[in-house]
Amino acid sequence: MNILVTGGAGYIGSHTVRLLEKTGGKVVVYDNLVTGHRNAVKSSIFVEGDIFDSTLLADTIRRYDISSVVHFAAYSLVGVSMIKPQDYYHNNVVGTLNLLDVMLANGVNKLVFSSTAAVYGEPETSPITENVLKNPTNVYGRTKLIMENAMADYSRSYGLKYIALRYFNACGADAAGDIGEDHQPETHLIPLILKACLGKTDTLKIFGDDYPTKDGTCVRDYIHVNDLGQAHVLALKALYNGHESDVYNLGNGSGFTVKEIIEAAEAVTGLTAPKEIAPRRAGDPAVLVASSDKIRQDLGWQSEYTDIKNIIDTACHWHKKNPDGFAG
Ligand SMILES: O=c1ccn([C@@H]2O[C@H](COP(=O)(O)OP(=O)(O)O[C@H]3O[C@H](CO)[C@H](O)[C@H](O)[C@H]3O)[C@@H](O)[C@H]2O)c(=O)[nH]1
Repeated sequence: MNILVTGGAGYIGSHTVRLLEKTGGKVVVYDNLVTGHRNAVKSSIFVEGDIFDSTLLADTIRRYDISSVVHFAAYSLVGVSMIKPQDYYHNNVVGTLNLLDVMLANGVNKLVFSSTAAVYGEPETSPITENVLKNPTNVYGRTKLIMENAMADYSRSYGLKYIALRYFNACGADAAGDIGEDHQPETHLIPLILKACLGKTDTLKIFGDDYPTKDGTCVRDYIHVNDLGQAHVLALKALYNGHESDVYNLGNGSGFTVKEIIEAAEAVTGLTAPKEIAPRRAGDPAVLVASSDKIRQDLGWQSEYTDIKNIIDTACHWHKKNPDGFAG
């Protein structure tokens, strides 16, 4: 397996790269470092490049005899996608179509694709299974759903074999504590709570307490980043073994409100986060909880981290060891 990992210097990408390396495959990280970190890539071959650079992409595929791609490179912030839709359509749709063109022109037809729970919008059933109606409430989710549909069409017409993984809320960090979540600016809940507890940011804003949930705050399904990463390893192996194109949810199957996550993080740290109730954030669905039965049954995936405090503890370990993230 010679694997090209776009976005391999990012949060989920760098954790997955580490797990892919353990399989013995050759891993080539391709990242433009706009949001990724060079020092999140420890031992793989690294190519600084953009998914719009067809020449460099093609050269990299040929030079390293690449036979599959794991495609993380994308914008992924729900809130920002509502304010800057052009960036999201351009990067996530046009950029991915470009990558597919270069792959197919160079005989690479295996792809693991980062999709999202945001493709569902506000489903009526919970936990969410893959086959329910997809009606995204935000631009980010729409860009990913467009690409899922395009890949299904490419699969029928051009022999593309892909597995799309619909992530719920990725969190935590590798136990080694040398890679973790470091977004600039940070917008994700768990790192923001930890930063607030550790006095690295201002007051934490709870976006809305009038949702139809048990305490009025949004419910999400939090999954450890290494459990997500392991699903990519399994998906890739399945494609090499002739698995047909498919789509899988990835979550733990338990929902936690924003307030419950804050309480759990405060218990883990023994500290209190300064917090206040703020207006709802545009594009946020009230409840997103996954059924991951399909990937368990088809690919034998299982999550190692099921306790939310354990998950938060791994994130806390990273934040304490690296108070300034990768810049430190
Ligand atoms: O300062 C904050 C930040 C977040 N939240 C709330 O905490 C929850 C989690 O928010 P995140 O920004 O951490 O994560 P999202 O659920 O918005 O998004 C995550 O899950 C999505 C799928 O639902 C996408 O995959 C996306 O890329 C990924 O970051 C949401 O209810 C949000 O409103 C706050 O209250 N305050």
